[in-house]
Amino acid sequence: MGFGGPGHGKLKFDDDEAKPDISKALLLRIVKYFLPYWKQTLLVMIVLCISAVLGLLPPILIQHIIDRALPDKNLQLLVLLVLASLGTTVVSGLLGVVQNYLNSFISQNIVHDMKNQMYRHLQGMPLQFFSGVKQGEVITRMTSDIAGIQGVFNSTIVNFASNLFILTTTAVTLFIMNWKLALLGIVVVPLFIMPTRKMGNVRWKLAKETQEKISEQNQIIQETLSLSGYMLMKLFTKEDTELTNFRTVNAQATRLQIRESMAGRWFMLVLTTFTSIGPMLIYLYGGYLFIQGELTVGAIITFVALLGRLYGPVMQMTNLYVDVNRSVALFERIFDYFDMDPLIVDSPLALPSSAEGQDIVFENVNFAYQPDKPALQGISFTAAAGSLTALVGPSGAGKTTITSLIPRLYELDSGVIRIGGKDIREFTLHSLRSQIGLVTQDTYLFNGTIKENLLYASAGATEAEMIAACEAAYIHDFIMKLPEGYSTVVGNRGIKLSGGEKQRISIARVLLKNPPVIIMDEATSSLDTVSEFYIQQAMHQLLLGKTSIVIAHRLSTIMAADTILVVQDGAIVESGQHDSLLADNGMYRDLYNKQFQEKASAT
Ligand SMILES: Nc1ncnc2c1ncn2[C@@H]1O[C@H](COP(=O)(O)OP(=O)(O)OP(=O)(O)O)[C@@H](O)[C@H]1O
Repeated sequence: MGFGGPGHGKLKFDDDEAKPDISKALLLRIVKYFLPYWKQTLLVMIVLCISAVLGLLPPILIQHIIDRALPDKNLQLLVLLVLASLGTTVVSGLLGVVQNYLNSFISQNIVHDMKNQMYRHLQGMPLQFFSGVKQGEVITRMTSDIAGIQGVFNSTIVNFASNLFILTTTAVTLFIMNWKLALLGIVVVPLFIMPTRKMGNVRWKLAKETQEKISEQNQIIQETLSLSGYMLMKLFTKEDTELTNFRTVNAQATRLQIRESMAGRWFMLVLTTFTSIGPMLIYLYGGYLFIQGELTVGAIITFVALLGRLYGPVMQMTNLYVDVNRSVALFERIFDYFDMDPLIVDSPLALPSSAEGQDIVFENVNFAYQPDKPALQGISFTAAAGSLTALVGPSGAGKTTITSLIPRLYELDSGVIRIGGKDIREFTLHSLRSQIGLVTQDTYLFNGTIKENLLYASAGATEAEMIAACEAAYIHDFIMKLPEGYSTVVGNRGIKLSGGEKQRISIARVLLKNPPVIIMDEATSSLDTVSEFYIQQAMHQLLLGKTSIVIAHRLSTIMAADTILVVQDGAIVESGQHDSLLADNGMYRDLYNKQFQEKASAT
């Protein structure tokens, strides 16, 4: 199965209204997760079986109290029977504890295994996946969906086994005691099986609708109360719209939840009446048999008590298919993710290779994010080893796309990219990416200290190396002025730092990594002269002696470039050096006049 991605119709969360097809293959796949814990599962089954048998004892002991100990006025027997009843209860309780432990052990371990598998799998997903997937969906999948799996074991499997054992042991006992009475008690069972099934269907539908509303609600929260979403909402003064949205969805969710909890209350009333018909019949016919001298009082009481043990599991088991459907749907949602191919993986022939001092060559590269909408067409150029190649062009021309293809964040459709004559697909992904330093416009810093952010690039770097990198990136002095220096926490995504500072930290981070290839997207935001100066100095240090490809937004960069590539509509339309391109009177000249000249006067 291929990577479907959103829009390819592979993911099913939106139409999971439909009940899953429970195929043999799917069940086998689910069972696989339980296999490592088969011993514990077997133990749970044994415990459940013993508990079911033990549960029969108290009603039977009561029969003996009523029919033997009391009429015989036998105090010793009475005490013995009461103690036995007490003992059974205590042992049942202890078994319950053991079973609880085993349940948690099995279900939590399965959740643990699945989370690890999912995390590993998601790490391997291509960038397309993350840009296409709805906000918060990955987290939902990782947390609530997988966490739901533990409920599957507890509520579905254990419940089913427990009910089955209770049902069979009770039914057998009833038939042994008196088959005619047993038949009478069982005759009413279909009366409540049918409506229970119907009700189960209604509840299943309501539960689905509620679940959808709640995830819609979560999505609004995640989109509007995340850092960037919040800023968007504030800047576009959309608070009222979002509040109305939220209130509407919240009200719908509340209504559904109330309906869900009320569904079946009336029905339960009818059901209770039906379930009390059984005991009535037993009292009637059992009473008749008592009058005839064929049955004891104790037997009648025991019979009615056991009948309760029979009806409970029957009702629960008629709803079982709802639980099974829900559980299988949960597994399916998770498997949908597992089934997406990571797409970009090491080819079998890939070897760790060096990019040090090598040319980067694009040969007739074509690429499209979406079929039939080419983003790059016939891109060919050489970024000579140790040289600076500047990409310029209007917004949306394809500059970022070109740079994304080098570390294989996306896979090209045709053509080839070579480093040192070698197709980049022959590099292992690890060796390829570890030799490329990427400085993006939107610098990503995680919420930790400056030091932690810097060392993310090379965990083994010494304090002196870190400081040297920061000095080269012209950020050391700034960091030292902060109250906590390198231990300053940068805030969510580095919000506490200015754009220029963030980019310099990100330059320091790449300097620390010291890769032979640098890809940089210069910040477009205009900086004050001082920051501008620092950034330029930092860049100069960064690019020194490296093979660099820079999406240029500054005059100084294009002036310093060995080659300028002018990109338009996904193609390279001009290339050369500043002076000759300017003399050509073409696209570059236009662009220069529009984009760079005013900045030249500003700086
Ligand atoms: N993840 C994506 N999925 C689909 N289309 C995309 C994606 N990223 C970019 N595009 C499209 O590909 C084209 C090239 O985009 P790209 O980001 O490479 O342009 P750019 O020259 O870097 O622009 P800018 O200077 O504004 O960053 C654009 O039309 C853009 O809409």
